[in-house]
Amino acid sequence: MVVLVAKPTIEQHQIPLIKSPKQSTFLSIIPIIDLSDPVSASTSMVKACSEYGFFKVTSHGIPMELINKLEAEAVKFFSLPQIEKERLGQPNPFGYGNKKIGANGDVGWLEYLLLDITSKSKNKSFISSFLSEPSSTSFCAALNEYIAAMRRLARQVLELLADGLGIKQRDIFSKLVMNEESDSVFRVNHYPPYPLLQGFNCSLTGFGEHTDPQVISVLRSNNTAGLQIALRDGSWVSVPPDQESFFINVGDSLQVLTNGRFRSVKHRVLANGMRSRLSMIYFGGPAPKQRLAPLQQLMEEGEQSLYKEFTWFEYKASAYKSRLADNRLAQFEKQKQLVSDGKTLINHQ
Ligand SMILES: C=C1C[C@]23C[C@@]1(O)CC[C@H]2[C@@]12CC[C@H](O)[C@@](C)(C(=O)O1)[C@H]2[C@@H]3C(=O)O
Ligand SMILES: O=C(O)CCC(=O)C(=O)O
Ligand SMILES: [Fe+2]
Repeated sequence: MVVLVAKPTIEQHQIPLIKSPKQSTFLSIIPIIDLSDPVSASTSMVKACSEYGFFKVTSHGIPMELINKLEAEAVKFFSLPQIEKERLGQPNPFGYGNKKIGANGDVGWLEYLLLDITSKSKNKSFISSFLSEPSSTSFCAALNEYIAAMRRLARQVLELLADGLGIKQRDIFSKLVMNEESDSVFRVNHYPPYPLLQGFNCSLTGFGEHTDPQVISVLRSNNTAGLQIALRDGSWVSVPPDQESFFINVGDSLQVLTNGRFRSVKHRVLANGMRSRLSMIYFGGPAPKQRLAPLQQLMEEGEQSLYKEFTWFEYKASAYKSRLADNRLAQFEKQKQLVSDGKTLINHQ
């Protein structure tokens, strides 16, 4: 007899539930990198990217005033009546979205704004229609200032990573996201509280498990917990929130550029039972025509690329057809060669 076990969901929206045993206070394993000491920062960052693909940065020099200004504008936006937010239309993928993530059936307990921040982008319809309204001038100003700061922080982190890897050309990674054609995205997520599951050992999915496709993501949230990262053994670790710091995720593209030395971190968000979570994330992506392949400077003698050649345009087109939890890099991986006594036995390509 075949027994089909359906994934538990909350009926109304089909949002999956996640088992979440109550966690007692624990010592966090999340690496903390202090940017005021660049030499030690570059070494510890490389270690963190290899082990977890994730770390927290402190002493980043971004004024709290700038962060708080954008957070306050975002809170104001999400507090608008639902009908007004929905008047902005369906996300395409940019714009205002509610519960639906992407176009392929993923759902979560959140609402969000997804913005195309590519300098050269022609697809700015949402930003221009909404953000050019006089009532949104202060939101738009806060966004521009904050995004500029995120670009600088991403550049600093990527240059330190090149230093830590011993690459002479410091801008080898950063130029990919600083280029005026770089395909970067900015996202503000609002996860309302979901009190109905309090006392049960499960939570409602806020943002389902996934890796970020770009090079690097810079995340900041308010003090509400919910973000978790997956370790190599598949176990999930909660990230203690810290509203004064930034969290860095290695994206799929950086995993490819480093031929797997850095790990694109799997992460997810659980809805909180008591409080709203607000997060703002800058995703630094390459230009569409950028070829993604392991850097020659990193390859050791005889080392083979783990990936077939592709451009960001090709990767993104395929990523946007996938579901959140899919392994998007799998179809770009080369089959492993089996070597015995120096002779290649199998080479599936
Ligand atoms: C289900 C999806 C949403 C997503 C596009 C995708 O088809 C697969 C990747 C998803 C993701 C995750 C990181 C970012 O939040 C995001 C903007 C991105 O670039 O890739 C989202 C996409 C989205 O929400 O449209
Ligand atoms: O909201 C968060 O804290 C993380 C969301 C996320 O991973 C994403 O938007 O890609
Ligand atoms: Fe993400």
